Amino acid sequence: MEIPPTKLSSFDVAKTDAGLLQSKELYQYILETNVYPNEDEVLKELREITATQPWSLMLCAADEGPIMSLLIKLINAKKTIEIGVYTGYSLLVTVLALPEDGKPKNEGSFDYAFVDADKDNYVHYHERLLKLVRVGGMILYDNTLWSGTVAWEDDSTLDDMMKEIKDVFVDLNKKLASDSRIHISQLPVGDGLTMSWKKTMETPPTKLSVSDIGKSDAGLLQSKELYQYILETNVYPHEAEVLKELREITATHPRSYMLCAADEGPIMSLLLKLVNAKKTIEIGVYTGYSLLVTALALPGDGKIIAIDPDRSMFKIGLPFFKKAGVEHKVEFIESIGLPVLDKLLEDPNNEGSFDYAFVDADKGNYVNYHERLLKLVKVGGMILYDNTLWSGTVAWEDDSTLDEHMKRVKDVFVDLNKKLASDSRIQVSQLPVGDGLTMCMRLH
Ligand SMILES: C[S@@+](CC[C@H](N)C(=O)[O-])C[C@H]1O[C@@H](n2cnc3c(N)ncnc32)[C@H](O)[C@@H]1O
Repeated sequence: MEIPPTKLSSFDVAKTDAGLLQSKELYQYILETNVYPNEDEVLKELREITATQPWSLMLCAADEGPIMSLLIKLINAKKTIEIGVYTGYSLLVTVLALPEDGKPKNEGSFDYAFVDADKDNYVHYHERLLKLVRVGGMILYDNTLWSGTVAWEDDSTLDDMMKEIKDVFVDLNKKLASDSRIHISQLPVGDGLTMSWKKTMETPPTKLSVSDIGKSDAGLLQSKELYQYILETNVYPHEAEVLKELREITATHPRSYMLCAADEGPIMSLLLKLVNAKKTIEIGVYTGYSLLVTALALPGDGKIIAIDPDRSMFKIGLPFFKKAGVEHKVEFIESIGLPVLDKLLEDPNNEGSFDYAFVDADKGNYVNYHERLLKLVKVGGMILYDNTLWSGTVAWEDDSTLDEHMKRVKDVFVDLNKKLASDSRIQVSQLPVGDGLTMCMRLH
């Protein structure tokens, strides 16, 4: 008979069927809709062979593959480092994403590093990698949410090794969050993936205030404590003061559920900078939180065409754009989205001229926006769709508890997610941040 463990060890806690998410169905949905269909055959074979090994729990989670591959391509990485190879799944992801002439050289010139090794040395790797990686390069750390235990107050059920490593990550996450040499985005993919991007100049981080805490639920994650942990460690300390003010004012509005989730801000801002975006489109503005994230990330001569049929809501946000000195970057068009995109497409100069688009509007039209945006965005440019995991309901078999609207929109996203995953014109990475954010890079 199997004797249940008295203490939780890595074998018990790591790699649950649900990853860091609210249910194993949601995690499987992401894997089956987005990860496995686009996984290279050799990666699949390596994953399956590794799964038969006794230490297979060390295997990098498959849902980390698409975001790593996308990043490597976005920064045109050629020279990379990996610490912690095991059977080589993440290394093979990297090799497959690198161009033919990508190979290692010396200090200051690496584009990308991935660390998935001895956890207590991450902090030492960080110092050295910051020297080896170029400004604008990326350093990724794996397992940084340590099965979600980093957010546990009571860790008496963990064995000593789990506890020790939990403390290592709690400490590391704090250090990374307050390291002014990097921008970070902490993603709840796999066992927690922290992406840090080396900055040009040192800027002091803004202060964390406890009263900043907005959403009190768990987002798409396994617990509200884990979601709060990510917000408090990684999101709020770097949120610009004007964004914080706009978020707080919007939270008092009766329809504040429409506000873009704060944990989407860092990844959007990071992407905008990685693709050197200047010309962008946003569909669905509301009071302007995601628009302000974009305006702050763009250079001084950056432009955003912002479309929403309801200007009255944007009036709430406008003073914050003025305060931040970024109002000139926004061209607000009071309209529904499709006719504006069609009008833009009448001018051939607009084709392939946009670097980035964010869609957070009428869900039933995402599929129509997609066709138009694929013409407007350049090859290598990004299109982001919000709410694509629709509170996790996309993975529900039984949706009888949903009202008609929720059901209808769930079906819209189930359909859209399938279409995006099999669309050969884009490379997709679906992230369980906010209510689900799908990032698509135009390939040709
Ligand atoms: C979820 S909110 C956007 C939230 C916003 N991105 C933020 O950061 O808070 C959705 C917005 O889409 C707008 N909308 C609804 N139908 C639309 C359409 N057909 N075209 C463009 N915008 C639309 C609504 O007026 C609303 O302001």
